[in-house]
Amino acid sequence: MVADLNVERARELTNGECEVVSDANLVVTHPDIDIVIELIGGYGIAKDLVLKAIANGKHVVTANKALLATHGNEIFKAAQEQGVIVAFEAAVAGGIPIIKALREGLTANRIQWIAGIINGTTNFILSEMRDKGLDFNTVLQEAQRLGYAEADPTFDIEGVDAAHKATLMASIAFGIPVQFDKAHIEGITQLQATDIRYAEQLGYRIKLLGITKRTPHGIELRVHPTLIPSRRLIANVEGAMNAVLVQGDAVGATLYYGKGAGAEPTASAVIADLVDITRLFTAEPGHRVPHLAFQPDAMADTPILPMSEITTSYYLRMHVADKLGVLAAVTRILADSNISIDAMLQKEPAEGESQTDIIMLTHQTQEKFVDEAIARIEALSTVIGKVTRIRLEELE
Ligand SMILES: NC(=O)C1=CN([C@@H]2O[C@H](COP(=O)(O)OP(=O)(O)OC[C@H]3O[C@@H](n4cnc5c(N)ncnc54)[C@H](OP(=O)(O)O)[C@@H]3O)[C@@H](O)[C@H]2O)C=CC1
Ligand SMILES: N[C@@H](CCO)C(=O)O
Repeated sequence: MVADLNVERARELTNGECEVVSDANLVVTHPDIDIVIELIGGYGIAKDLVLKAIANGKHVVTANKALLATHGNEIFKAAQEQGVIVAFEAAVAGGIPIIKALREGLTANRIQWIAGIINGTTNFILSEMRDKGLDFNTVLQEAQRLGYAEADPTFDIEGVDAAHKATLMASIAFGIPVQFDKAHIEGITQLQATDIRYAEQLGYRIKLLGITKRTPHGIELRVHPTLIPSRRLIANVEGAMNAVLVQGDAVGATLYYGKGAGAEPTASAVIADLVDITRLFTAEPGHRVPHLAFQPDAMADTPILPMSEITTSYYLRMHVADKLGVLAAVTRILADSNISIDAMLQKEPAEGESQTDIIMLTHQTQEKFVDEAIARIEALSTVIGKVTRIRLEELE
């Protein structure tokens, strides 16, 4: 049985092979239906339907990362109590079986970190802007036409969709409850073409990465534009393709690459879940792989770290007056904050100009030290406007 608001279109697509209704409640309460597939999206009606399906003893397949990242704890708890499965392979990285890899293939490992290009729309936008010099809005419209973008594309471009996916991966990798509200989220709307060019000159590409990392003090969970060395495989993932790099203590680094958006890659993951549930149907609930890889009573309360406590490297661009002593003043501030410089680029001022850009790459440091240093640099009379800061990951 299929439910769609547009009954005519659904009848055409299903070619008369199954019953089509407009009220999805008929599906989730139907006594002959064992597995409900939710592909509506959002957290309104989709949440009601998923919870109703579970309450009616049905297994659920969903591609809805927004729903699981925000209401996952409630949904997985309800499923656990009912002894049913909620499968969500399509929710992270589209057609790439990353949930299966994290929950099962890498089970022997203590995962150390995950870094992924997990939003096809933004990767498509960044690639087309860099390669074809197209403007942001033109490429976004094309991504919408191709079916990559979410119903609300701000979720894509502001990094929210990637944060939904990173949140789910963090829970599976580190055995923590779903905590989307603690994720740090920055999208690509503030990214400037100048920084993409400078990054290239320094041997880096800028990608929107979803990162989650285990540290001795807690877990980092963040989405933001990130410089990564151009020579890394993941730096060369272009268009709507996704890639997830996972660092495990036993296996080392493994990279998962494939189509992260679009109808058929998503359907590939949905059908895989459907087959999985069918195979597990008769297994005792206690013998199934837990939803978030860890048994509910073995979940950890490891905190998600605030951004001030994360450790990474930085790209800093400052627009300065071309005067004696500017560079010395900036490097002194960085040294005072114990921030060591890894590389630097200073441009000649353009003909007739008295201002120029200084670009610095730092070694790893804590974000709070960089915040302090940036505030002091911006207060210098020779520094014009705000310092642009983009995080940098070597992904070694
Ligand atoms: N697009 C992609 O590449 C991917 C999408 N996803 C996820 O899959 C889900 C669906 O995404 P997508 O297909 O792009 O979204 P769309 O908005 O294109 O499709 C949603 C469908 O649900 C139908 N619908 C809406 N409300 C109801 C309702 N009350 N009862 C029955 N049907 C309803 C809509 O009908 P109508 O058109 O008539 O309004 C539409 O056909 C989302 O959770 C998304 O995040 C996951 C991975 C990849
Ligand atoms: N809007 C999402 C769809 C796949 O989850 C993307 O662009 O990656």
